[in-house]
Amino acid sequence: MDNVFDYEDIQLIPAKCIVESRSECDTSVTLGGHKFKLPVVPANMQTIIDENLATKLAENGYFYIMHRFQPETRIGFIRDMQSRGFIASISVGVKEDEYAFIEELAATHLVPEFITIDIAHGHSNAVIRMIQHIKKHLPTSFVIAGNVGTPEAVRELENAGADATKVGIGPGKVCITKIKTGFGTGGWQLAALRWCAKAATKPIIADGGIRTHGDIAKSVRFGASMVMIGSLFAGHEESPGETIEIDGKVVKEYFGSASEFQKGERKNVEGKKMYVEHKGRIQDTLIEMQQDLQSSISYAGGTKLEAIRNVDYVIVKNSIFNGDKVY
Ligand SMILES: NC(=O)C1=CN([C@@H]2O[C@H](COP(=O)(O)OP(=O)(O)OC[C@H]3O[C@@H](n4cnc5c(N)ncnc54)[C@H](OP(=O)(O)O)[C@@H]3O)[C@@H](O)[C@H]2O)C=CC1
Ligand SMILES: Nc1nc2c(ncn2[C@@H]2O[C@H](COP(=O)(O)O)[C@@H](O)[C@H]2O)c(=O)[nH]1
Repeated sequence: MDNVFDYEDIQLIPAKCIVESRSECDTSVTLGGHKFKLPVVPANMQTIIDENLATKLAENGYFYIMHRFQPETRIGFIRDMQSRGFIASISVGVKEDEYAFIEELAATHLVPEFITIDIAHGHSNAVIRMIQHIKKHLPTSFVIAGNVGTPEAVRELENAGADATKVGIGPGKVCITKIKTGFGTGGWQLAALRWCAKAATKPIIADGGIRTHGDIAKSVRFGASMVMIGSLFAGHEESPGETIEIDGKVVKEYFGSASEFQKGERKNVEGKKMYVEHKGRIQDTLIEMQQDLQSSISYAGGTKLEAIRNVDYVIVKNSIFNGDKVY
């Protein structure tokens, strides 16, 4: 790896505008044969998404991935979503029970449109075996596999049958993997995305480290088809995390999927909990994200997301915020 950089080190270079209004710019994306309003998906974490929010997102044309931490609810969830004409998009792990779960889905002809294999170290035989198991029993489900951080991993998971890979080991806001293990893409997630995207022949989902809406455009520039976001979606009215008051301020909890709060025990903990300011309705954030991305497309000199992929960029090491706070 030669050029190592992260989101805050990059500025995209504007090209001549070809629209009269930013509203002409189209932020939609197609994944797995389905069209979504934004190339953005809330993280499949217990304090970020639940059944209610998943339904709301699906109803309004956004992609969602339900988390895997209440495994017994998944069959009812798939039935419910599909009976309402929505896509069913669920997560699985790689432990023994998950094999039986996939077989049960196949036996009952319950076929989720999207299945995400969600483990910390996705470049593993455990994930390869699970991809093959899903493809054997549910060949029409679109399989997203991760997380990974190298081109070798992307190639191996794609070769095993994954329809998309998810890139990001340790850049998350509530992640402590980088501190506890010394490994990951934390601090160079954007460069890792570019490295992986060069090897990929199928879509990549960039996962973790998004701190501003501009980072979505940067992810698209460096090869992401979709961006998974936790912290920016935490703290909304609809977010499942607990709401409390600290020093007169209303805040909501956001904890890592590998934190003791998720696991219920202090074993192999690689995540922490934080409180984020209450942010109001998620729909307002999604609209603002869309407007900002429309603006990004206009600066890229196009009318569609693809225009962003071709823009030039500069590396401005640690200086784009001029010492300012992000917001
Ligand atoms: N994107 C990221 O950077 C990270 C995300 N996470 C999130 O935390 C959650 C829990 O992840 P995870 O612990 O994988 O899930 P699980 O607890 O379901 O573990 C999955 C399986 O993989 C094994 N495993 C986990 N980590 C490793 C490793 N480093 N090397 C070898 N085997 C391993 C586990 O065994 P055993 O526990 O006995 O080792 C278990 O058998 C997920 O939602 C994941 O997305 C966690 C860390 C990093
Ligand atoms: N290392 C850990 N990573 C985690 C954990 N729980 C979730 N995650 C990852 O973070 C992103 C969200 O990142 P954000 O910067 O947008 O907040 C999420 O999608 C997971 O990949 C964890 O406990 N440890």
